[in-house]
Amino acid sequence: MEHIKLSFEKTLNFVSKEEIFKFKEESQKHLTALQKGTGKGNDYVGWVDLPSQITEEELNDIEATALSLKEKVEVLVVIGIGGSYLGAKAVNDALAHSFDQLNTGDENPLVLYAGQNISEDYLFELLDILKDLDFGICVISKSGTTTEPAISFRLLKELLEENVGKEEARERIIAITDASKGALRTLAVQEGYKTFVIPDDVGGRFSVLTPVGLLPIAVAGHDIKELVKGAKSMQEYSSATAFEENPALLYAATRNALYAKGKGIEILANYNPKLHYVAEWWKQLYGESEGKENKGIFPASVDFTSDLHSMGQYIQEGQRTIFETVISIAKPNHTVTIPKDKDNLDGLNFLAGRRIDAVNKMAELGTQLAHVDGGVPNLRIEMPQLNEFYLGELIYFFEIACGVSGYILDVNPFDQPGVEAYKSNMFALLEKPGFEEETKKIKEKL
Ligand SMILES: O=P(O)(O)OC[C@H]1O[C@H](O)[C@H](O)[C@@H](O)[C@@H]1O
Repeated sequence: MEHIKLSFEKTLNFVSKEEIFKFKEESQKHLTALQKGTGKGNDYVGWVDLPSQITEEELNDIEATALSLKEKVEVLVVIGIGGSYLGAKAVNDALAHSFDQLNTGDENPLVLYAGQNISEDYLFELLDILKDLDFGICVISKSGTTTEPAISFRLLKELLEENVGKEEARERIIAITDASKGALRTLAVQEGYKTFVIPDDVGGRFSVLTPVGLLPIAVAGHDIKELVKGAKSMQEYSSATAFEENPALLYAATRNALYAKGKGIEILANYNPKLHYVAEWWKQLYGESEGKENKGIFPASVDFTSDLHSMGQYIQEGQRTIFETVISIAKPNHTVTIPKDKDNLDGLNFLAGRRIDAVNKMAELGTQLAHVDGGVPNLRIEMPQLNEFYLGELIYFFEIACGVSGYILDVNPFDQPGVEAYKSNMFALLEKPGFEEETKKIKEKL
């Protein structure tokens, strides 16, 4: 069985193997703490066993719900923010036809997203386009009280009820939320929506392998059983493999060794734009898990080769505080070769007959060598292929490494207290009832 691979050799000009391997015992101890639920934030480690715990019955229920939605709607709007949409968006974008929004012959509903911003123009245009379409809604919020999705849901629910009537709207709305708490649970019970539960011990950014990610992924037509199988394969592999060969432990150890050397920014790079949202998901995972107590590596991302023509200059010659982690896909899913041209004005006939991917791979290798020469350590994650199974492996790899890495940093990787600051300022500024004191104080600052 092939797994995703991690190589850290191109960091060894900057940290020694000993400096990485000094985390061996510690990282193994942290992995055990995650598995046994004995570390910091241990009431939020339900995700560790998710791939092996999720039952065939649960997966069948998600698939059946997806199927009944598919029969009714041409568009499914997933309403959620942060961990309540990034995992689904990451997997759906990675697996979808790049031009899915045009007519590509895909019989599955188009999945759109809302509630991930409060842009009036975005919502206007979404409502405008939906008014003439058969759509359904999957509203997702762990807390059930987040402002952004709640605003979008108000608007879309109203439109749907107007379009198809309250009864039919009820059949087209799925709510995914806490088992008992929060406004969304209350509303779902009141309206009689089909619901799925986000387990108490799984935080939003670790929830892609719950119905939060799985339902929208199934609606888009992807194989959630394969995705879970891949995650399970990585769960088993990372728990059974010695540190020296263990990609998740080595990733956690290497990034902490680099951080100790002043490399405070990690850039996740890809050479396939389908992975753009995998990086967005990864940024929330690592940013919210590690960025606290004035500590943590800042997670950034780039899409190569596009961004080599914009951010490439900085990476090559800017402040030497960065390291890169490149996700490389070994084998593309399609074949395109470069044609011969009789005039050869662009001078590219030497490439005629060769695969586009061969050029992409040399761009990747050339960039890695240039960046290492320029002072940027490089880690490399190789996925054998871009499919459900290896995305499942990648997701679990990043999650488990994140837990271990957070513990090495000695923070609680499973809370996000800092996110509240903007929310309370926003409510104070909007004069929300109950915020009178905060409103008074904030107005003095303006
Ligand atoms: O699922 P929800 O409760 O609506 O939360 C959605 C997101 O917003 C919060 O403010 C947190 O910072 C995120 O960790 C979370 O994923």
